[in-house]
Parts: sequence; structure tokens; C-alpha cells
Amino acid sequence: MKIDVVTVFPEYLQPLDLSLIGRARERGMLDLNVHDLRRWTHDVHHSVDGAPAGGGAGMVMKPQPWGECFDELIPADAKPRLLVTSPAGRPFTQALAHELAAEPWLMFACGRYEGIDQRVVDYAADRMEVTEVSIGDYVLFGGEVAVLAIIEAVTRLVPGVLGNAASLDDESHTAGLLEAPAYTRPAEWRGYEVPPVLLSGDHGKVDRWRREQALLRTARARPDLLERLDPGSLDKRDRLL
Ligand SMILES: Nc1ncccc1[N+](=O)[O-]
Repeated sequence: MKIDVVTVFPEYLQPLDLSLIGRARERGMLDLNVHDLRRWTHDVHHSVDGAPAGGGAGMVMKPQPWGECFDELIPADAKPRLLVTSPAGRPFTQALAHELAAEPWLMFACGRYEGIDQRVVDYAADRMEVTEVSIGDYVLFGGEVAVLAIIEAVTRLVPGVLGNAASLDDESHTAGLLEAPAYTRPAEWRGYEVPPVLLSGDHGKVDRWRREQALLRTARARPDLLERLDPGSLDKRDRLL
């Protein structure tokens, strides 16, 4: 998978050099490059913003650097899917993560200030698929933190990036439920015990217990997820809970 990130704070994306994503890049599984938008400015101050048309507080990212950035990074015969991170975007979900993990080339435009001149998004949408995406209903200083979250959620779904693929099976939001609570050694810690069923060696009982805990946890923390659950996926024992 090829990923390009365009930002005025490339150092914000340094965490992508670490851990599993860093290793996947070294192994050539991810062709990930971070670009400083100021590379496409020509004034002495490398300015990337301007006062909002129509007045108002703050500054808006001007279109010229973005246009020249697209000219250089995007050839005529291949187009990325462009993700613009913004509080006004489509909510980012595990389903969208899976959708993006199937794309051969993603490009992320990190907005700052009051956002990017709308003409950049309109211009791009006339040439490639553009999705404005949000990681939550709150306002950050810019899109870089959202890009880190999205890249992490997407790349861990790319075959080979996450060492033990099995850990993708029962995690939260995979089957529409939150995952069951996890425990490890010791069996008793400061008076708190590991639920005995998990030490029973009876995998059928363990699976059942985890399923019940996932349903109970989801009902407590995210009843909205239960409402969206396909009724066909609940067996008669689930319904007794
Ligand atoms: N929530 C956000 N605030 C600012 C920029 C981007 C954002 N987002 O969620 O992608």
C-alpha cells in the first residue's frame, strides 16, 4: 500500500517511523511518505494561509500550494484516494478502515487553521475520489492527529503488517460488539482474581463467557451498537442476557 501525507507539521507524523508501522515500512509493505506543504510555496515566508473571504476569525489554507503539490505527487495515469481530515467530515469507523485498507494508494491532506480553501477539495474531487473524514465531534488544532489515528487503524488491517493476524478476530467493533475484558497472570492480584472460567481450560465455556461479557459490556457502554446489530447474529442464549 502507498500512502502520502501532506502537512505543514511533518514532525507531527514522526510516530509513523515507530513500532509495527515503522517495521512494515522497512519491510516494504508500506510505501509511506510525509511531505511538507511549504515545499510548494515560493515566498520568503513560505506562507500557506490567507485571511478568510467574507471576513471572520482565523486563517484559511490557500489553494496555490495544494495545487502544485497535487501536480507533483499525482501523475496523469494514477490517482490516489484523497482523505481530507476535518471536523466537518464523515465519521471514521472500523468499516471505513476496512474500505480504505483495500485501496492501493491513499493521500492525506492535513488541514490546519480554519481549514483548507474549499476549491482545493472541489478541484481534487473533479480528478480523484475525495473523502472528508472526522475522528470525532470535537475540534483539534489540525488534521495531523486524525491522520495518525486513521493510518494506524487502516494499516493494521493490511495483510502482513500486524504480526499475529488472529488478534484482528475478536477485537472491539469487528463483529459489531465491544470485546470482552482481558486478563493475564497472576491468577490473584491485590485481592482481585482472574475469573475462574478463564483458568478452566474449557475453551467452549471460555468462548461463551467472552461472548456474554462482550454483550454485557456493549449494552453498558454502547447500546447504540446493540441496536445496529444484525438480530440474526444473536443466538437464543444471547437473548437470555
Ligand atoms: N476533529 C478534527 N479537528 C480538526 C481537524 C481534524 C479533525 N478530525 O476529526 O479529522
